[in-house]
Amino acid sequence: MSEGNYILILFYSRHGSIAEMAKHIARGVNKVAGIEAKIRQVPNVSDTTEIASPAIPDEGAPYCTLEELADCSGLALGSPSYFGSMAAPLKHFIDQTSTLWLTGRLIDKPACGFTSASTLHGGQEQCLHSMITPLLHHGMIWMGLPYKNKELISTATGGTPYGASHLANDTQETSLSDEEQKLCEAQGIRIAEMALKLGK
Ligand SMILES: Cc1cc2nc3c(=O)[nH]c(=O)nc-3n(C[C@H](O)[C@H](O)[C@H](O)COP(=O)(O)O)c2cc1C
Repeated sequence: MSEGNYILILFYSRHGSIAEMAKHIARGVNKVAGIEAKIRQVPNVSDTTEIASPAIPDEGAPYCTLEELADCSGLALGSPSYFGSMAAPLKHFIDQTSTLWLTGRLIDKPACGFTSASTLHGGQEQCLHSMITPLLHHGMIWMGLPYKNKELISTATGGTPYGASHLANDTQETSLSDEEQKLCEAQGIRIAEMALKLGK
């Protein structure tokens, strides 16, 4: 592990909930000495092939490059739950990572996921599981959230042992409950500490 270690917090967010979660995870990462958070998003995909996204997003984090993914010490992957799965723009980005798979660049690096959905049982856990599969193919080490985080027991909103989650209720509700904020932060701290232990 070298100077400039970072946890890549990589996400897609259409309405802002996942972007908000990313900030809380980053706060957790940045509480750990010796490593920092790098927040990146993926561009949207189009239902027509003619329209391409601008090289620089109109708002929010910069778009992620493959090099930024290759060089991370750990990965926190965030997506809204779309029909119980990760959103297409994030899957599209992952589907462009074959060169990293061929060279084993992500092997033994820690990874975790975070998600948001508008209904209480709207597929958050399934969505997190949809992230686990490709990251295991990459040889990454999946990290959930242990129940020592008491908010997992008390929450009436988001939070799962598979990763942080947010109950959005409707698309305008991007602000996180206290429990959701704490679990995002705990997840950031945990993956940062694990990345330092693994030294990747
Ligand atoms: C195509 C699509 C599919 C969705 N599917 C679900 C779903 O199955 N269950 C659910 O509770 N919410 C679903 N939602 C709502 C989003 O998961 C929710 O609004 C999420 O908080 C959006 O995150 P964002 O604010 O970061 O874009 C869906 C939204 C869209 C646009």
